[in-house]
Amino acid sequence: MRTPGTAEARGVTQRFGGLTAVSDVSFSVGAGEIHGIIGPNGAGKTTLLNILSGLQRPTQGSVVIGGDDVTRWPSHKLVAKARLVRTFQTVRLFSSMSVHENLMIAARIVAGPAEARTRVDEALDRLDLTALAPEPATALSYGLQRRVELARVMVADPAVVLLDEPAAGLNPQERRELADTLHAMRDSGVTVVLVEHHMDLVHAVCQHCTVLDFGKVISRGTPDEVTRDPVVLEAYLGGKHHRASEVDAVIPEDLEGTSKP
Ligand SMILES: Nc1ncnc2c1ncn2[C@@H]1O[C@H](COP(=O)(O)OP(=O)(O)OP(=O)(O)O)[C@@H](O)[C@H]1O
Repeated sequence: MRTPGTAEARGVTQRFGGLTAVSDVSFSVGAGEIHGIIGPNGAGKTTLLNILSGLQRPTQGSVVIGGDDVTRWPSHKLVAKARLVRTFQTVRLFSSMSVHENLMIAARIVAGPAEARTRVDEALDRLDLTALAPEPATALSYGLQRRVELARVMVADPAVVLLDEPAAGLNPQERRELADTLHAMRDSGVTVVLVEHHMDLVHAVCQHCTVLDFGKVISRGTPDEVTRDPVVLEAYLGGKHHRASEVDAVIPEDLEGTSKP
């Protein structure tokens, strides 16, 4: 049955030689929900997004978007037919183009010239970028470039958006603005799968989370539930294998100092 905007991983496994980066991961995101994928460095989050967005074929398991099994669909078909769009950990804007041109390139993939212009103008307006439309995109501050990326996502009129660490490099004020933008996306019916280390953002926007460690699902629930789960705390705080530097980025303030070694 077709169910627009839903996103599901069913028993997804990804092996790279002897390494199992993602191990039998299943989760399901309802239409118009923001679902967090969290976990320590190397847990398999980006690999999972690569599989969901058609960049990587899983060794086992399937991906179902809007009720369609899209496991073998190439990325361009996912964009055109499932209306699934993603961003990457690093900002990927065309450096020789203006903000407006960057958005037009994305809009023209899915719309004719007139409709593309309308969509670009709407996205610029929604993200408060209209005044910056003629500016060279990569001359903007990092936070604004991230916002241009989100505008570029919106011009595709997506049903499902996959975001890989959109708050990386943003200051607290910019993260609050990002939370507002994600709320607006959700309110317009867009489904979001959010890979993120910044737990303030996860707490602000996600209804549910799936927590990965060493490729496996170790916890699921609301942001409050998973950050209180002893198994999750052990994965972040007790692990000898994870970098100490990531602990500050991920542990919410109310847990800081409780059991940090
Ligand atoms: N193409 C690849 N070939 C071999 N190993 C890979 C490949 N891609 C990822 N890995 C390994 O798979 C594991 C999961 O990596 P992945 O990037 O998905 O983790 P992550 O949770 O996104 O980490 P981070 O939070 O640091 O971005 C890591 O051990 C990584 O080294």
